[in-house]
Amino acid sequence: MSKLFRAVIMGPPGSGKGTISERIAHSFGLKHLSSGDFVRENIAAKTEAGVQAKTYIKKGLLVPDLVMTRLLLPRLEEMTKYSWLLDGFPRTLAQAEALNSACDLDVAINLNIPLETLKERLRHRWIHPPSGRVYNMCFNPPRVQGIDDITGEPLIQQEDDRPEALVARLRHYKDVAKPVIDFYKAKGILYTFSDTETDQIWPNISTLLSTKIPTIQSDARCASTH
Ligand SMILES: Nc1ncnc2c1ncn2[C@@H]1O[C@H](COP(=O)(O)OP(=O)(O)OP(=O)(O)O)[C@@H](O)[C@H]1O
Ligand SMILES: Nc1nc2c(ncn2[C@@H]2O[C@H](COP(=O)(O)OP(=O)(O)O)[C@@H](O)[C@H]2O)c(=O)[nH]1
Repeated sequence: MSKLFRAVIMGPPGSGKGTISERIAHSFGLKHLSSGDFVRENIAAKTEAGVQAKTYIKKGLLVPDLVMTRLLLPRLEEMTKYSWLLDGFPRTLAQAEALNSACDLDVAINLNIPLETLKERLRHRWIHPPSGRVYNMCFNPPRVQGIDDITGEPLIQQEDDRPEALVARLRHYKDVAKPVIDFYKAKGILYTFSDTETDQIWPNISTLLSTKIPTIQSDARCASTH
């Protein structure tokens, strides 16, 4: 059976997971799977998991592990033919263990960004909720201020991106992410990138993935000819 590339990207809110995932998907032709997008799709489609998830999100809480894995793992099963990068999942050790039972990962990317940088970025983050598109008024502004480039619809700022909510979110992130980071470290697949700028981190991630992905895809080509 051909070997496909499987990676996860982790980091606190505002660390650049979405931004870097888009670059990886674009440069390496992987599918970018965002847990936040899956949650929003399920809420819009009013699936059972979506209805449950909504009650937590409305309160600004994480979706419980069982609801989250029920929502996400079937989507991964639809992706067995593709190489993918998963963004926003796992966030807890229970999620990491559930993912580990479903598939073998090649790489776990961990973004380590200083707190002051995160606060500054999220202060300027604007999103288009229906699509999940993300802007930053300094780093990647929309063409027209406050308006989504593609649909022309208004952009919003999320309540929990405000500085007061952020400190608590970051503290919570650290507590739940630590065991996940240790889990991937023990497996020997953890790669941590530390900097204040995505543009500084990106070449290092790109170099790492160039060493991993061609090998895997050429194995896949060999396998598929037999
Ligand atoms: N792996 C997960 N476990 C639990 N809840 C999740 C998970 N992924 C997404 N969610 C829920 O969906 C919401 C939206 O997720 P999304 O990743 O888009 O945004 P976010 O929490 O603002 O993340 P970030 O600020 O890191 O981009 C989250 O706030 C959370 O309630
Ligand atoms: N100033 C600045 N903003 C960035 C940089 N990288 C990403 N951003 C912005 O910071 C915010 C958070 O990035 P995002 O990719 O949404 O992070 P995520 O929460 O980890 O998915 C967004 O508004 C991005 O446009 C960077 O290097 N510098």
